[in-house]
Amino acid sequence: MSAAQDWVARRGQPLRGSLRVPGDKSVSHRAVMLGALAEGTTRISGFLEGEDTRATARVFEQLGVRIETPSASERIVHGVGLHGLKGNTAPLDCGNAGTGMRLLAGVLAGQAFDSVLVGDASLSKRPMRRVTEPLEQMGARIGSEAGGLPPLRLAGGRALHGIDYTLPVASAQVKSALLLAGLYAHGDTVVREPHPTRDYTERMLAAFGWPIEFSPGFARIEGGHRLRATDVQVPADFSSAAFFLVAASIVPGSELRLQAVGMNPRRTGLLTALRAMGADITELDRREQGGEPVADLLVRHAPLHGIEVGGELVPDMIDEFPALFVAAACAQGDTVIRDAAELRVKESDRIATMAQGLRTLGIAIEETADGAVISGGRLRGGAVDSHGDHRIAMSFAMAAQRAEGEVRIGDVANVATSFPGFESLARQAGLQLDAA
Ligand SMILES: O=C(O)C1=C[C@@H](OP(=O)(O)O)[C@@H](O)[C@H](O)C1
Ligand SMILES: C=C(OP(=O)(O)O)C(=O)O
Repeated sequence: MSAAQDWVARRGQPLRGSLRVPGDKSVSHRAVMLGALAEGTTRISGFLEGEDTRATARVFEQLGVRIETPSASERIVHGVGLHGLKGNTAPLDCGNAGTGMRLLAGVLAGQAFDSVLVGDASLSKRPMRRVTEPLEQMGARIGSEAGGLPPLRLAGGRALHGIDYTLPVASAQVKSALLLAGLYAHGDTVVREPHPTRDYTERMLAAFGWPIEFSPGFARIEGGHRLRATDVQVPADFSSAAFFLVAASIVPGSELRLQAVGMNPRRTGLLTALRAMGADITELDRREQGGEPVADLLVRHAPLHGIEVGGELVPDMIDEFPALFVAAACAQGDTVIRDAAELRVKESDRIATMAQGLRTLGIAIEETADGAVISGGRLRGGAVDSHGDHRIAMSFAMAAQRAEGEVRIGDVANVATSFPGFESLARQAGLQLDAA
């Protein structure tokens, strides 16, 4: 956990050198979950030592799963099999993690015991009906607070059955919750998506030996099989690399190499967007690691210009919009973002928090219901609030590298949820960033 609650950031050096960001958050959550439900022992390497993924591991320990930590970023999960979890009447704390809570809802809907999922103040405001409603259609019984908010109270001993469900919004978390409940369901569970989203759950289920049929925007599984333990190599998180891709693009003189970044096409939308803006990013040494494409990314400073972003690209860069807002603020002309209303229900309302902070720094930005119009310009110093949202805090640390004054960034402790060690890696790359 980062000790600093606030940062002071200002123009530093050009970003230079070569660095590796921590393991992928989405893959780490899923590796613990499937490892726990598998028969046998799963070794995870490159595990994200973030608060979100550690919370997921702690929940499974509470449910009777033994998890060893032989060294930092390694876990050995002693799987208990699909029906081996033990109920625990204490609340299961998912911390700040929407992914943790929504996927766990799918797993716990199919258990013989009751459970209660809780989260921190931010997670307690995030919508859960998107998972509870389809899970109830499958036969689950789930209580929630008014408005479908956490805590979630899941009744045990329910007989689940498969459904054929078309997601109203593109969400890998909802898709994954239904597929995980589908492991326990009678018959087929089919999930259809309006736009394809990250397919780690599907790929990992296949790697753990569960028969599954999937293609972009579609997945079908049948209940009643077994998961067999397998080792998981977690790639470096593209979403963490994203901050450095933007910072090196906007700071003159930068040339930075990011090592072994996960390049799943459902995650790399920001690369497409930045290149369309004129960014100079080269993929080197593309290879496979643990069944996922990875590459080193070499990014050099380049002048950026505004673009339009919407449609299919949105889910492919859903967590990278705060970083894109910063690139847009430093670009020539307007950047128009649409079809991104989902940003309003993340750890904060990311359209509002980025608009508020960028305005403070002197940027003209117009908010729309599902996006924003950002006019590139000169950034000045000022005090911005990240509203406890890790990605907002890191995005403003990058923006500060182009600001004409000091940027004070409030409420940054949650950076440790997804990016432990961010401060020291950022300083190593050349950023000026201090605890306030
Ligand atoms: O499935 C996942 O691991 C994730 C899916 C996305 O959320 P949604 O499913 O709500 O779009 C993303 O924002 C989140 O950081 C991780
Ligand atoms: C939205 C995010 O995560 P989660 O939904 O798991 O809290 C994120 O990491 O940006």
